[in-house]
Amino acid sequence: MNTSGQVGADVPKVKLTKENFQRGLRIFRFVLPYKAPFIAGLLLLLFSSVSTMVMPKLLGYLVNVANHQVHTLPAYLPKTITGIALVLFGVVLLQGIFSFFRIFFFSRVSEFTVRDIRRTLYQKLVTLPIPFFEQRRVGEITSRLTSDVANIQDTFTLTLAEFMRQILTLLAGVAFIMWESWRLSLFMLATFPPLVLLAFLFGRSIRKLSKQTQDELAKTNVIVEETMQGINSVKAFTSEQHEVSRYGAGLNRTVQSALKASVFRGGFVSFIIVAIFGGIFLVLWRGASYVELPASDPRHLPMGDLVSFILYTMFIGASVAGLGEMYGKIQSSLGASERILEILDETSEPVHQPLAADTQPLRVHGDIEYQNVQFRYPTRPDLTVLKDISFHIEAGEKVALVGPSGAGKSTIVQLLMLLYPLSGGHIRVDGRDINDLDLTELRQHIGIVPQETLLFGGTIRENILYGRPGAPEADIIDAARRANAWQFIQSFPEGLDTVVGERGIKLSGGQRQRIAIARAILKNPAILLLDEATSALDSESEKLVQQAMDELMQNRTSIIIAHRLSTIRKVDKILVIDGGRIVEQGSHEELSHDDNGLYANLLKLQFELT
Ligand SMILES: Nc1ncnc2c1ncn2[C@@H]1O[C@H](COP(=O)(O)OP(=O)(O)OP(=O)(O)O)[C@@H](O)[C@H]1O
Repeated sequence: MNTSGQVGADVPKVKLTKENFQRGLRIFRFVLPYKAPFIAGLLLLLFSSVSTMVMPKLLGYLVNVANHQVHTLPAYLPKTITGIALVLFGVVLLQGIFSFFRIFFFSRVSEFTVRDIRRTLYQKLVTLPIPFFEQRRVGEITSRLTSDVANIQDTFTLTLAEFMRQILTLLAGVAFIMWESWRLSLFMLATFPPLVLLAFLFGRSIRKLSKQTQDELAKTNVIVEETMQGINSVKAFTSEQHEVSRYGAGLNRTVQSALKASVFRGGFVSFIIVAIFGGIFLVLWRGASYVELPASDPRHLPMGDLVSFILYTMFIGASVAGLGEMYGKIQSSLGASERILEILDETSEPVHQPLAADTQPLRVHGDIEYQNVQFRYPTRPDLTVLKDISFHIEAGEKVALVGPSGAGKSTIVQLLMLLYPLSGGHIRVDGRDINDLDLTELRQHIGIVPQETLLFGGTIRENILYGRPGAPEADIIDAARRANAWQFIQSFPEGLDTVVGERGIKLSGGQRQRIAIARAILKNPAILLLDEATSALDSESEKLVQQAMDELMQNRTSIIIAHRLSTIRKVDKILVIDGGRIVEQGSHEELSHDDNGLYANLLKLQFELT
């Protein structure tokens, strides 16, 4: 392994035990739909192995014919040099054809299988509950989809088949040489075990060192990933040099470890060369002495037989070496497939359950009730974020949540969409516990405008359509108009087809919010969750956003996480949250007159700030 960062650099190898193997083989179910080409590939592999194994024997006959030992040839073969050469050529041609179709079939199987695994895995990923994502890094999850899948790509078709082929070659090779000369075979096989043992020990140290190199490389990649994600902070803190030296140090460690591994690799290569040639010379030396004996001696070996013996020996050696490498590959693929299966075995959220034929689609009016809701984040079980939250919002009412930062406002709102399971209490929508509702249907009736709008890379049209895929053009334009977004969209030469996001133009915070509002208007949900941006917009933009929000909130139950006074005045009720509890509630008028109240103080503070 070098430092080029090969696929699957972070895949642990697992021991090849029967259980591991059986577990890993579960991934084979993805190959099943393609069993016909898979079996065709296997058969072709068998044919090409057979044709390979025939070649040394034919070469041996060629030499025997040249040495006038025609009697050693079976009756069905031509007895001339040209005749045998033609047969050899035919075999090579067949071998070429077999190999072409073998690769053709196996590639189909492996490409389709990998596509299916990736699709299934992705489908699984997007339906997993939020805590799953909070416990893992994005890079780790994407590497499941990319490197782990790539790692098993060839294994479950080519490598596994090749593994079987090598074993076949090994067995057939030994059988052939035994038949050729059992004396020489026993001599040859006696030299084998010590070589294999040495190669095995060598290989193990190399693998350990390569693993170290991979680990070091993975660590340096983390540095790059983090820096790129937070490039704004890197620049703001002028820590470019610091990051460069951190990365440089990581690279140096990688190089050190790679160089150490390369010494072993070099040693291994020279060992193999010496061992292989040494072994062959040894067998040649012994074999030549048998060839030298007079034909009457039972130990006599025809020249051609010695040639095919040596060739078979080479085949055997190559397959033993190949087996070691493939063993390692299969091990790491088992590791990769285990990690993929781990994700596939996770429990999805119960989304997208098809409705039973006789059930009516869920209708939501928007009556919301929280009763003694308690909550701890699954990733921070020791911190009770919501201690006891109870309130009731009638359909169509507008309620604002206010309170200091970290009080639990966003958490309250997120729980309505069942992004996390409750730790206690109940949430009811239209009098029904949300746990009893179909999750997809429930979420379809809730619209959100988050604090920070994330636009997907694509056109403005696609981004608005996210609210209701397939909506007609007129509805998109209407939603954009009502969200006060139409004006700026029209000002772009490409209008709705303007590409935004990472590779497109960058919209301002206010513009992005208005797109999010248009999205929500298009969705037309019964319940609306608004998380006001904390970052201030300029007053013109602020006015446009506010108007759009007012338009959006009409005739819907709305919960607003409010950061500004202007929003708060218009709502029906204000809930003041502090430390995971509702500490005050009432209208703006009522609460602002309680001088000792938290709300009045927050108001004062904001007034002073502005
Ligand atoms: N995904 C999460 N995992 C673990 N803890 C979280 C998570 N999100 C929020 N918290 C914690 O829960 C508490 C409440 O956070 P929440 O975001 O609900 O507050 P908030 O009132 O909305 O604050 P702000 O006004 O600053 O957005 C905080 O202590 C926060 O650290």
